[in-house]
Amino acid sequence: MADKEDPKKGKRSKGTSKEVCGYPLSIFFIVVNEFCERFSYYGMRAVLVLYFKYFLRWDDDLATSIYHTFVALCYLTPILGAIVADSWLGKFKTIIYLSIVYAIGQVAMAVSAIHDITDTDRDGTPDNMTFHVVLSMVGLLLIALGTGGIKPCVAAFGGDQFGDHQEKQRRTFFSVFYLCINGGSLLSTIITPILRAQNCGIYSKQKCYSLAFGVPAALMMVALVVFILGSGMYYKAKPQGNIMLDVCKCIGFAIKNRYRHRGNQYPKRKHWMDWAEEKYEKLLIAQIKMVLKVLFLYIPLPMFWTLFDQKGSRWTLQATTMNGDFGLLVIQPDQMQTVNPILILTLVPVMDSLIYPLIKKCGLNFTPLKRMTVGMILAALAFVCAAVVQLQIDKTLPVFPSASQVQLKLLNMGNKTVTVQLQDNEPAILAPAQVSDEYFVFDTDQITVLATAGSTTVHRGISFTKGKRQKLLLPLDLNKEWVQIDDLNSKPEEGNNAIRFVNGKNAEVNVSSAVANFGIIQPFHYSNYSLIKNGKVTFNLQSGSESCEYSRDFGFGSSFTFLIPNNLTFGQNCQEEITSAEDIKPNSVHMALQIPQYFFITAGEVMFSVTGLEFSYSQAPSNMKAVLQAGWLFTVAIGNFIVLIVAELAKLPKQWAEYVLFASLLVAVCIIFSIMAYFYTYIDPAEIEAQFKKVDDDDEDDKSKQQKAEIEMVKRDSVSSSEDDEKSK
Ligand SMILES: N[C@@H](Cc1ccc(O)cc1)C(=O)NCC(=O)O
Repeated sequence: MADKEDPKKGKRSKGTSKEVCGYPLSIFFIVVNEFCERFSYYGMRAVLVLYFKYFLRWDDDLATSIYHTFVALCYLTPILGAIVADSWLGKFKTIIYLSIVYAIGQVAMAVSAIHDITDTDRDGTPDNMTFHVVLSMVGLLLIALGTGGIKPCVAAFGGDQFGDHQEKQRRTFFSVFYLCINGGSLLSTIITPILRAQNCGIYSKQKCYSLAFGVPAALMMVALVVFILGSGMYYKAKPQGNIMLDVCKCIGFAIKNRYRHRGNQYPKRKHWMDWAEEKYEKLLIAQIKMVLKVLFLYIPLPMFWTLFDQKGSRWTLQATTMNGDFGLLVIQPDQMQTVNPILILTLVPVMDSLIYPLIKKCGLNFTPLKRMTVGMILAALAFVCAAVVQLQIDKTLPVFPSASQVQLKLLNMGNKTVTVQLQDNEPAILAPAQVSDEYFVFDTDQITVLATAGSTTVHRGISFTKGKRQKLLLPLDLNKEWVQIDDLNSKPEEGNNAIRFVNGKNAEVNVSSAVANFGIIQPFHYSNYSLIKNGKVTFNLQSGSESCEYSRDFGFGSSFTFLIPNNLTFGQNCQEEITSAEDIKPNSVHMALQIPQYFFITAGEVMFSVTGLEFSYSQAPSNMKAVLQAGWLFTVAIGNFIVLIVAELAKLPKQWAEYVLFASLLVAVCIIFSIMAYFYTYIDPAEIEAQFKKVDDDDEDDKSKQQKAEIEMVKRDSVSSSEDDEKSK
């Protein structure tokens, strides 16, 4: 396919693409491609950790580190894609080839999640886990190569479709491009978790990860087909040889040459890159200067991503300690993240059509670098909001025992009132089937207990484990064994509720529900904890031929111990008879309080990221557009590494303090960035390149004129000498 280049200097045609409202039609295919690709990427990512945990059966730590390694890899591979595109294959072919790699990776993931492939004993679990692990790791590597590789090319390829006179349209294109990213990711993060929750399988039905990965794989194929369909309309800039190698060699030569001529006797040059002039073209040197100027400006940028990418980790963890009941809708902690793309979809049009024009009308020159600075400040503000919310949450969180403390609750399983004196505390009076309201706190692990029920008094010294919350179950007959059980020492994860039953009856009781099965509980024993989601749950209690029901509404993040009393009558329902001990209170701070922090971080993202994407394109020389896009994405990868380093080094005991630390770091970096931005002069790479080309052309013209003159002279000389010869003859 031939590249279409306008012979008129500086202006470029848009291939054979028709224009619609001043926009090349070809960009329609590019934005649809981006929509499908981001659907594919975010849809797969949304269920990845759960796939590691529940399908591959990895523990939390392994699942989390492989997940973050994968994400980091996705932002490191853009460099590879950009080099291949700018110096070898061109953006068009690079996008096609890497999209194929990407789609193969997605298919590999979908196949790796089919449990039936290795489920030889048909019990619903894979029998050859190595097969599934290897295939999914190969799949993820291919996806990281594909998604990262095409990422800088697609944005730059879209920018290429606009002529130099269409700067305004190109800016709008980058906004629409960002909208498509978020439209695709919003839809997929809603849809793939629903697909995952379905049951599917040939021999046995299991959670349908293969469908949750299969749909993103299909969308990636659609993305590829759509991109190919636009093929005849694209403007395809030619790759210009191994430009990266030339750049490295040129920089290396400039440094060496500068070092060789370091004495005072050598006149200074305007820029250190000018020391390459002896060997390299002025055009290449000018292009390298443009790139270095922008890359230098990128140095502080990773700090923005450090804060931004904590939405998915710290903020989701924060949401697990909050109440997600929105009345008609109950939001799970990880679903709060969808607030980001939803806000993007509203904020980008508002900014583009209202805020920016309004600022312009006020006579303010809101340059791209100023927008990015404001974006950083907004992100810092978001973290201040997160810190304030955290302080509210901390007030409601239970105080768990320190390493040297013991916390103890008493539970009376008998049918008489018991008076219990723990160490020197005031005596606690427990009616039958009653649990003490609060935990008693001790700084020792040896506690003396004096218990009296009726005429029986028992005095015991009991050892407890320091650093733990425990319950002491007082039996029907105080002279019998006193059971000690461990309570939870932390909030249940992901906003779940941890529930267990203690059987105070003389007979076995079977406790079951639609969401959890507690099994048969022996007399005066207890069940394990079961994690259940928020909402109403009805428990069925059965002992012999008798049964009854007990219903309870659960919020988020609570822990309860339910006591089946000794004298339970098993009427129609046991609603009034079951005793409950609220060991950990449900989350009371509402998730809606996270909306301001999401608003600020997303407004910051629109100002910083959408602008930065366009800035990286507009300030890059024509042959290094994709390379600068990759440089931009590289700042995201560095930002992610900083999260790990700062969190590890700072190790602040309070989460709110960590949020404030990150906000302060970003403000400090923002000040440095604004100083750097102040000294940055915007350039028009096409204009600069055209000037150099003109100088070269003029040189060429001069050279060819000179050559022609010389040839003429030689001709004339030879003619005159032959005339002389003739004459002399
Ligand atoms: N706003 C993000 C996309 C996003 C979507 C859903 C989430 O849960 C988190 C983030 C964005 O636009 N990122 C840029 C990109 O190229 O992906």
